[in-house]
Amino acid sequence: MTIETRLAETLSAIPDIGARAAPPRFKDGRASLMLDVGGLGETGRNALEAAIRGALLALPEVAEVRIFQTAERRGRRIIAVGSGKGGVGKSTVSANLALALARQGRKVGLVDADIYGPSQPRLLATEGMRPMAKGQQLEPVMSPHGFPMLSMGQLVEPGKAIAWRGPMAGNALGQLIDADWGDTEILVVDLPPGTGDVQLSMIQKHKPAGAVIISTPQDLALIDATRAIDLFASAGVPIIGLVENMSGYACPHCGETSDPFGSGGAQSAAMDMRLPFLGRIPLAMAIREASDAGTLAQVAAFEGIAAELGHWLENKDAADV
Ligand SMILES: Nc1ncnc2c1ncn2[C@@H]1O[C@H](COP(=O)(O)OP(=O)(O)OP(=O)(O)O)[C@@H](O)[C@H]1O
Repeated sequence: MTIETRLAETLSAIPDIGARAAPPRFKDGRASLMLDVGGLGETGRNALEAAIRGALLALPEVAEVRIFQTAERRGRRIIAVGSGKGGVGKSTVSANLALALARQGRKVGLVDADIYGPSQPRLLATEGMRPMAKGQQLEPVMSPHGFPMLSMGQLVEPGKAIAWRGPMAGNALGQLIDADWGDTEILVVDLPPGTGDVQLSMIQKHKPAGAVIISTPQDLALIDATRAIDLFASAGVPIIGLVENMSGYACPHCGETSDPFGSGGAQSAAMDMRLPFLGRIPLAMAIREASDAGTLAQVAAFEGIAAELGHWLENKDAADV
């Protein structure tokens, strides 16, 4: 058993610790960990910290314990999914990414902020499910995929389009993001396509921890993706990386792979811009059919991108310690 495992086991035996402590790190006799003290008073914080310190110092390898209390910093993290233009598969990727993160064991929720065409209720098979209000707060709807979601589409009468203006859209999004998400750690936010004022004010107001940009391999889509990257950069939001969607088409009949939109364009654009490339997703009939049916197609590519995103989050956690 590694020392890290023993540290984690020792921690888990402490009463009231719940999920408050991140897995400790260990180096040169020093154990360090982040402790979420949100909701605890000073006495509770001190008691918990003393209990952790005592338990870890009882291990012979541990000479020093560093505890970082993180009530403010380790809040829920927003991962924004954006694209320079519509129709590149931003909603499809958001939904599948949320599912893959949930399968990694992360507590994830999804917000559909796409005011122009909210498609998550269909993708996540929650059409017709209206969120309830608990006091001033909305209660997210539980999707059959095992994670909660809320959509702009659920704030209006079904079938009724609404011409959202900037401030209205901003308020509506605020209601979705500030809903009662419980212990959700990661909120994947499917942003409206494009790079206008609505998107900018959403980003500025809700400060995502990072952004994932979706593009198809075409030059024009890539130029639009660059605009989306600039938009996030102007708001100080780090780009987690670029995803190339609809990359290569495997014919279900003859098996031959072709590239209707070209291929590899987003990867080389990412390299040019010194941005991480998170992966490519093939143009696949199964993905479109599963999206229409609300079943989500778990193609391996989504798992790979979620794993990259998981690493990014872990590195960010480590950097915050
Ligand atoms: N990799 C893929 N393979 C096959 N079909 C796909 C793929 N990605 C997306 N699609 C299909 O393309 C269409 C557009 O996708 P989606 O709605 O996710 O795009 P979007 O960027 O969110 O668009 P909008 O901005 O208009 O909401 C959908 O019918 C979806 O099922």
